[in-house]
Amino acid sequence: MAGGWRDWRPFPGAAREAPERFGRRASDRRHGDRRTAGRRRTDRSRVVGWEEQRAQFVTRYLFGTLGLAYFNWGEPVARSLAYLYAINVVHVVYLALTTVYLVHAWRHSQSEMRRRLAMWTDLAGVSAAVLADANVMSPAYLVYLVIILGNGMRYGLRAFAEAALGSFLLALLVLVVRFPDYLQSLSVVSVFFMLFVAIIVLYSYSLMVNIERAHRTLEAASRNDALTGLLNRRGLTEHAEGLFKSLARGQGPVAVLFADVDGFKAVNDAYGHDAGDEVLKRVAHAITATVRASDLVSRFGGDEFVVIMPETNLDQAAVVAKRLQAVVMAAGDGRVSLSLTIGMGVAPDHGVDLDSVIKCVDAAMYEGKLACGKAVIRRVDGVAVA
Ligand SMILES: Nc1nc2c(ncn2[C@@H]2O[C@H](COP(=O)(O)OP(=O)(O)OP(=O)(O)O)[C@@H](O)[C@H]2O)c(=O)[nH]1
Repeated sequence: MAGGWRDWRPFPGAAREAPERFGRRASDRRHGDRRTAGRRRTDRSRVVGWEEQRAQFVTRYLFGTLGLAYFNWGEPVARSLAYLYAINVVHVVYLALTTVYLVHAWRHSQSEMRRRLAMWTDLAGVSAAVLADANVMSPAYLVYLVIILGNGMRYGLRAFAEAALGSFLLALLVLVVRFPDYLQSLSVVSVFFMLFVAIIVLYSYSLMVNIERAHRTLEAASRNDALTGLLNRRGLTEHAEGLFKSLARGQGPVAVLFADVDGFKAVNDAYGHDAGDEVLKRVAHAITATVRASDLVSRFGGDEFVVIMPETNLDQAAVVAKRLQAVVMAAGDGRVSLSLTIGMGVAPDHGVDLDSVIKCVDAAMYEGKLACGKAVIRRVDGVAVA
């Protein structure tokens, strides 16, 4: 093969740019690097399934019951009889609220509001126990640690920080209220105990930062195509979910384009796989640069790209499809000519979910290829777009 891919650049001046510089959603360009599709998803609270939440509820019941046993059995540990009554009431209320949260979690496993309410109920319960305990070294201090670590590991850094801040403030409040008692019975052991707890929290926070970073990287990688930086099939499905739901609420049509690069195998065969990769990146870049900020662009498979355009009818989609063909053609050069065959349709006319519309537009694209070979735009209803 003359020259080989090493000497060949599909586009004059095209550098081997990092995948993430190409082909993000258009909205990512508009809003800057921080708004990659993957990142936006992980900024939300982590999705914690019912099973894991159940384990958290079991722990709550365990600590609630343990607290009751601690204050009522064996030698009295409450500061006075009045405190004993009060802390018993607190325990009963705590267990009742926990049951309400449990039932809610069983019905609606994802609720940020409930998660936070339950966490603050935990913190308030523990603080009441520390306040009622005659011992300065109340074992309830360790429960603060469990709340901080439990929330942080399950729900991420934000939950960790909120639980840590809440623990610190409430523990400080208890300390202020009981300052004379604490001063009287302050010992070297209790000071070191507090220091150990503080160091464990700080150390866990630094570990959590690393875990969170790795988690975000994995999340982004699982939803984005490594070569082009576009959404992959999974990322597209997740992002399109909301759009297709909005159809049910009577929002405007959602147009879907299925674009296949014509004769792409020949590029690989003639110039090698790396040159083929460059072509795919360039096509991804050209598509992303052409569509609107609100559109979703995905590398669906090898040389196939899917564009989803909210609030777009067939006529408007045809305009975009023609523009895409033009920019991709312009991205070719003397040695490699590039073109797209595009199948297009709209939801809800050609399906009410992403899978069914994609099946239709994929078939339209395929029929277009069969009929014309290349560079054709075909609607799901068989009409060729001139
Ligand atoms: N360089 C490169 N090639 C890929 C990648 N993924 C898939 N391919 C290749 O893309 C080619 C797609 O081939 P075909 O589906 O026949 O597409 P085509 O040659 O464009 O043929 P038509 O679609 O009929 O025009 C295959 O040779 C795959 O090996 C990739 O990530 N990089």
